[in-house]
Amino acid sequence: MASFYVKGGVELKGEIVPQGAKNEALQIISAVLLTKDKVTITNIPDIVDVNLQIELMAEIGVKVERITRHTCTFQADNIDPDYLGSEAFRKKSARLRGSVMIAGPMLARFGKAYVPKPGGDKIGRRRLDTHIIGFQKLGARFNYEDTNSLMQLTASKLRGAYMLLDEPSVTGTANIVMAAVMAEGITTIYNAACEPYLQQLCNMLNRMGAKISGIGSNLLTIEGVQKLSGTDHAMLPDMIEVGSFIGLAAMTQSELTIKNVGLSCLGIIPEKFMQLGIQMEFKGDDIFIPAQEVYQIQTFLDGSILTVSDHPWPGLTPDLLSIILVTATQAIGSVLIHQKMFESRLFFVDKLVDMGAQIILCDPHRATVIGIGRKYALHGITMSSPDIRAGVALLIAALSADGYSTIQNIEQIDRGYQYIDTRLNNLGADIQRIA
Ligand SMILES: CC(=O)N[C@H]1[C@@H](OP(=O)(O)OP(=O)(O)OC[C@H]2O[C@@H](n3ccc(=O)[nH]c3=O)[C@H](O)[C@@H]2O)O[C@H](CO)[C@@H](O)[C@@H]1O
Ligand SMILES: C=C(OP(=O)(O)O)C(=O)O
Repeated sequence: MASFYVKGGVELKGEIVPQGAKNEALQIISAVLLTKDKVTITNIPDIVDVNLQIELMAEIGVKVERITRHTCTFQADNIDPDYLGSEAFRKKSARLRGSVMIAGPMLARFGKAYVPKPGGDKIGRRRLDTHIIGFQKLGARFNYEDTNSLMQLTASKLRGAYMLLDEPSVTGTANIVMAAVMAEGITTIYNAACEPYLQQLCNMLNRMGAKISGIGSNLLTIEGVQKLSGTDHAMLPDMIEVGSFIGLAAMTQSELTIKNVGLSCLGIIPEKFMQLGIQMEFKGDDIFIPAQEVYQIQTFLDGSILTVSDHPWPGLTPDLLSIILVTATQAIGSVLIHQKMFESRLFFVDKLVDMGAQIILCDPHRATVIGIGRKYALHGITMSSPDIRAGVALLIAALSADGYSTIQNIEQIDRGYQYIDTRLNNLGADIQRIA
């Protein structure tokens, strides 16, 4: 297990460019399985989860050419569908969530798919019902092999259907869309997830020859086509990284410019940080955050305590709540953080409490942060990173704290943040990676 040894209380300064989006990359790389033609993908983040997804592609038989760490070509012209039933596929799939999105394209193209239990953050129950019910609505048969926890799907032909999703699952919608693009007839998906990464996926599929309309809404209509061809695709900037850097700037009282943020695709994210009192200026596609000694959490119009909660897009992504929570610890004022989607994502607050933060964990879904400005600084401790976002929240806390901190299990952070120590050290941080 590797660690970060972090010197706190250092002011950062400069410009930082967000990586390509992790959660978009996992969808887009899965979609290369839908065509025999070459697909070129750029702005790929060089992070553990995405690299594992690329390795999975190669193992299934996709010809992968890694032109640079951020540009890759894929050609799925000689695929082994049975590889998905293998022990090797099962093991690697269990290391990331994105592996679940291999099923939709495999079902579309080869009429069979195995869905092993995917990995990803251990942040509560993460059911796959939406995926499986969607595939069944398209005509797939489902079988669960208890002995190796493998879900098996087969279909001699997929047929378009109307479906009202139980919940707007992000990976579920991506999976069903990819299964439906070559189904016979029309598929209508209501209550679809519609975040920018899904829009990117649908636009990419349309460039490959799919006929998807309603992109950006929660009602997608897909007219099945016979085949798809190759395309080029560039990933958006990672909106969770953008949010993380806003929180980092505020917590460390640093002046930072976040370059090329893809402002039009950030939705409500900047506004949520502004509600914490963080100032920012939008300069073209950059966000400039001035060094701010104090920031004051707003109240609602009636004077009541602010609540920040997650919601499917265009609401606030749950992936930023840990960052917003840590950022609030150094603000003036109080905020209730309500993590509605995941039940085990707030448990990392005990580490912040150990560092001196004033937080009441009300229940597994809610925490009240009492920001007392910088009256008492956080102090460095040794802690372990439970998941990607909590890991970065702890890193931000450590960077703003008095003294030194050790963050263990940084493999979690590496799953989602590219060269984070090097990039932050370039801004003046003092983070040592200890293997
Ligand atoms: C690889 C990837 O893209 N991962 C993201 C994806 O995961 P993923 O696609 O796995 O997440 P889902 O959208 O399926 O759902 C997340 C959780 O929220 C619950 N839920 C979902 C929708 C809803 O309206 N109500 C509700 O309670 C689900 O039951 C589940 O427990 O989307 C999540 C929600 O944005 C993000 O945290 C993950 O980073
Ligand atoms: C929860 C996340 O990732 P995953 O779905 O890959 O576990 C995340 O990116 O915050």
